Amino acid sequence: MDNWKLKEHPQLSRNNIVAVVVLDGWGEFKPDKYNCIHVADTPTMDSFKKSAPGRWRLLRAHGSAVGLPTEDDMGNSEVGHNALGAGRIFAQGAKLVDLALASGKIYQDEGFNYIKPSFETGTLHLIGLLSDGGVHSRLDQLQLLLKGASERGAKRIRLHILTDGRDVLDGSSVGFVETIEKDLAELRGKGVDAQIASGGGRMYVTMDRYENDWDVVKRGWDAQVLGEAPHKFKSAVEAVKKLREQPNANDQYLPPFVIVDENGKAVGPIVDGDAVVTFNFRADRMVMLAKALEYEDFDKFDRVRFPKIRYAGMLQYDGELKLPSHYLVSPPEIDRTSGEYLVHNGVRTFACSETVKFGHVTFFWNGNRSGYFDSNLEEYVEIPSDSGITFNVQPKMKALEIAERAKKAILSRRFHQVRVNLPNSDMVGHTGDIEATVVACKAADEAVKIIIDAIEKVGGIYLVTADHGNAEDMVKRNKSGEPLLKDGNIQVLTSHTLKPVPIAIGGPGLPDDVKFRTDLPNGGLANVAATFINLHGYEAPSDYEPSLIEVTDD
Ligand SMILES: O=C(O)[C@H](O)COP(=O)(O)O
Ligand SMILES: [Mn+2]
Ligand SMILES: [Mn+2]
Repeated sequence: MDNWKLKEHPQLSRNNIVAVVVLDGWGEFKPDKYNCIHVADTPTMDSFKKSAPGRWRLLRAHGSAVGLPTEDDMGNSEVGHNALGAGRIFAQGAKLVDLALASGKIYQDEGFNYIKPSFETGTLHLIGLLSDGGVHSRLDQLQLLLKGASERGAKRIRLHILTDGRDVLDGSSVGFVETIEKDLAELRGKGVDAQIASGGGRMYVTMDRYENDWDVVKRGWDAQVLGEAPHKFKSAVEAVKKLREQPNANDQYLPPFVIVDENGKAVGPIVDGDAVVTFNFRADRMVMLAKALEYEDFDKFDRVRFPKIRYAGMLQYDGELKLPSHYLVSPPEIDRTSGEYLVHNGVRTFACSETVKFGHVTFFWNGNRSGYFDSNLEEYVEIPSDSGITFNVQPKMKALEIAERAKKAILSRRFHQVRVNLPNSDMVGHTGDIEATVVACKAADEAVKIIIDAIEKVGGIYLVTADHGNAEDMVKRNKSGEPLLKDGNIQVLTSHTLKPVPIAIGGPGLPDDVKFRTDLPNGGLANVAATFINLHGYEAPSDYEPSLIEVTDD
């Protein structure tokens, strides 16, 4: 690819300072007591809405608009930020795995053939998130993989489960374990020695991200590889039921456990000669474990034992690090992202968030690629997140710090694009703590205000949007939209939603005649990149989804 030069925009000038703000998990929904954004005091975001339709509108952020298999798939950070940064819609991991399983190609490709020799004398271990959330993994894909691997010679299979409660309702873990236990029993009926070997809640065991807390991965390692955990059970159904009885227990944070035989011996530690597959398709929360499983040199925690295994990811999780080196399904090839175009055209970028969302505005934004395109033109700043807490106890998180850092970058006039992710509405929304989520939304709104005020000072432009819904609806509803009661109680929705997200543009640098076009009613997140490329004074590449704005002459 040698033609990186973007055409100058015929009407919009270059060298503007443009703030691109992503509120994580901030959707649009009717006023309701479970709409935390509505309940919260959010004067800045409310003020944008008054400029509708010309400078405020809604965008699609779920299903096919972000490359997911169906319109029932809620949006998420990976696909949302991929679309925002890449300006096009790519078939995403969930869909690519579906296709590879349906056609059987998954069993013909390099990854599966790499692990297969271990089936002869070793065990096949499958590690991943056990739910039908469709954000990091999917139960039906795991079921197909179990069947397919056993039909192709896996004679001893051990499953290391991570319970969800974050992309699905809390408490649903029990049902998922029961379902998979049935499948394993069927396999045993066919002579395959298959069982669950270990488990734990995804947020406490294994699925940390962006190296926020390696202890999370270590707890998983101890259970999965070493066969050691503070809790030992004879069956996984019993494990999950019993551990959920502990005070304040929930699926996301279940402690690690191992399944033991009648002699108290762990049934499935990972040993030399085994095969391992991490069956999550989504990258961010599997990269750390992938490093521990693959890297000879590793100093993040004491692995005690580093078994010689054949390891494959469901996908390759990091295209720059080529990690893992073996994988069952090729990841989407998200190339020519906006960030890469911007550096080739001399546009200087600053990106910032706190640890738990840092990779969203860097790694995901750049098409699942770590590092800079051009370190002379880009600066990425990570504000350390609190670790070891659930964010409902600290709902303001680092929003203020992120905003202050963005303000400094804007006022320095050293950057053309200042890009941030404000995590609050999403991270606190996932805890299911409604009161804390209201506080979180207010904090995010205050952060937006700080950034907008800085833009005002430098005569710049702002573009404020979100990656998917979350905090705008915190209750499970029936088809007619009423809260769905269970045993007389509401069921708190910890997951994302299918709702659209707002986008607002403005600032003193935005000419009065720039408005949202009216001919893109189905516009989605993938239309945003062309929009900010215009705000930087360039035409977007011709194959990008069209820009949302036009320069009117009235
Ligand atoms: O990983 C998570 O925290 C959730 O599964 C999805 O949230 P995110 O897509 O906003 O990161
Ligand atoms: Mn998100
Ligand atoms: Mn989220």
